[in-house]
Amino acid sequence: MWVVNIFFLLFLAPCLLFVLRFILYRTALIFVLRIWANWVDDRIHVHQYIKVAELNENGQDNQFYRKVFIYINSLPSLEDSNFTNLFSGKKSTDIILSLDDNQVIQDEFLGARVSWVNEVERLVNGGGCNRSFLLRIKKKDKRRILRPYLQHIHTVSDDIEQRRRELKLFINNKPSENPINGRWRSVPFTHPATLDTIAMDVDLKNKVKSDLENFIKSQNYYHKLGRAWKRNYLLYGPSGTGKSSFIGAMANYLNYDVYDIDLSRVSDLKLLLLQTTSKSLIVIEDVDRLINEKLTTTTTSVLLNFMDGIVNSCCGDEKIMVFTMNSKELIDPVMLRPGRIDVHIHFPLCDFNSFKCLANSYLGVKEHKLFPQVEEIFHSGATMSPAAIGELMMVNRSSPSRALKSVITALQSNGTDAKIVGKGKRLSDSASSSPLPLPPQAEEIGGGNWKDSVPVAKEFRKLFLRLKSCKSPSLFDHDSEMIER
Ligand SMILES: Nc1ncnc2c1ncn2[C@@H]1O[C@H](COP(=O)(O)OP(=O)(O)OP(=O)(O)O)[C@@H](O)[C@H]1O
Ligand SMILES: [Mg+2]
Repeated sequence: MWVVNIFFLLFLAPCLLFVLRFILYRTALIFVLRIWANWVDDRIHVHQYIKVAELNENGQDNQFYRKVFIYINSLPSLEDSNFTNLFSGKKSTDIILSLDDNQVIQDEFLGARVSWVNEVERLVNGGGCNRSFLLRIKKKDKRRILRPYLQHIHTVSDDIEQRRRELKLFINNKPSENPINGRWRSVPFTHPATLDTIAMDVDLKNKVKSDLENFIKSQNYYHKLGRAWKRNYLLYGPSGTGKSSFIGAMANYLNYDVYDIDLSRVSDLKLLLLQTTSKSLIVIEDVDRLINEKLTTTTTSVLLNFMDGIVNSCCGDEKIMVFTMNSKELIDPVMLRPGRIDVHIHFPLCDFNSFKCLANSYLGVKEHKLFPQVEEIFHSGATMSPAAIGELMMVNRSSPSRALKSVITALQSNGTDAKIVGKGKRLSDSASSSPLPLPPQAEEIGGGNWKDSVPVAKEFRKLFLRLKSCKSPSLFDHDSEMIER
């Protein structure tokens, strides 16, 4: 009999606990109990207070106050605060929560509980108010967590600011315009490409993503090695395979500004590079087009020094340099050596997988009865650039069948000619929807009339020209799509 009773109690106890918990939650009693527990906990510990005032003793803005403001208003516990304000964000659909005056918010860090008060002290005469955030921290936790906690606030708020900021596309002015307009002019960067919209091998895309993520997290690692925090990418492949679009996608992925260097407009590359800021992509497109052009020795060595990190280390770091070219064949291995180019990414003409990806984005079609036929044609060796296929799909987008048939016809009839259809543009040609405020000569962007503006020197040509006698080592000719050095 007592065995039955024990079993009955074992069954009853969890049921009662469950019902009790349910009632406590429903009536917010658990919330009240938690407040009491915190109150008791507060009474039995000694606390210290740290004030972060809005203005410093000279009446200037205290930058750390702004960081704390951003940090606090990003905390999930903000929703539990008694009073919060609601504002609309940049987009009309954005809603932003903000802690109300003199309200308290709790936070946890490394197992320690801290709280912040948004203190607002109204001034009696003349209106206005003094604002500050007051951090309350247990004395026993202070030594252990204060420094890392403040560092954490810095990192989180910097991250948030970075994500919120508007990206910019910088293009370099002609030397004659420098004194008036400065070396760079900028427009909002609104390139629509994302890594999701680029048709490329999925594994390769993931590798690039993780390479970029590793890079942005590796400040300490680079500094420990005594290296500038920079990474150089080479994107190579036929025209219209998505190299420029990929740069746009990288910038959007990283939230980096883009500096698109038109070497035909450069007189002093070093000063130009010194005026680039951190968290940026520095782009030099169509490097192979330079082969027959002439640049100064200085330009050459500055470029190589930048790739090596010498110039870069003087002007803030966290920069990614991206070179594009149609083929590596004519490039001197000196330029491509490890340390100068860290990652090589090959952009091939379309295969069946990329085709499916394009069909999905351009036509919204994942499967189609014509796919087996298209696959067969790709397997027979016919191919076209993604730009050419995208163009055909776009003009026929109202009828996916017609679009696929036109791709099939193009592949069958003229696979090779079609490769040149849909020639890609420079990044700056399509990066911003706003028209660039350029003078009439700006038409030359992408046209590359080098002879007009670039001083002559043989060294650059020597450097980029791959002499027949020094063919690239087989590693560089490797057919894999991403080679990391
Ligand atoms: N892999 C791809 N995925 C999605 N769209 C692509 C791809 N390749 C090209 N496109 C489309 O084709 C157009 C041209 O591409 P892009 O300018 O990026 O080519 P590119 O490789 O830079 O060419 P070029 O070497 O001539 O500069 C873009 O509008 C882009 O959307
Ligand atoms: Mg391009």
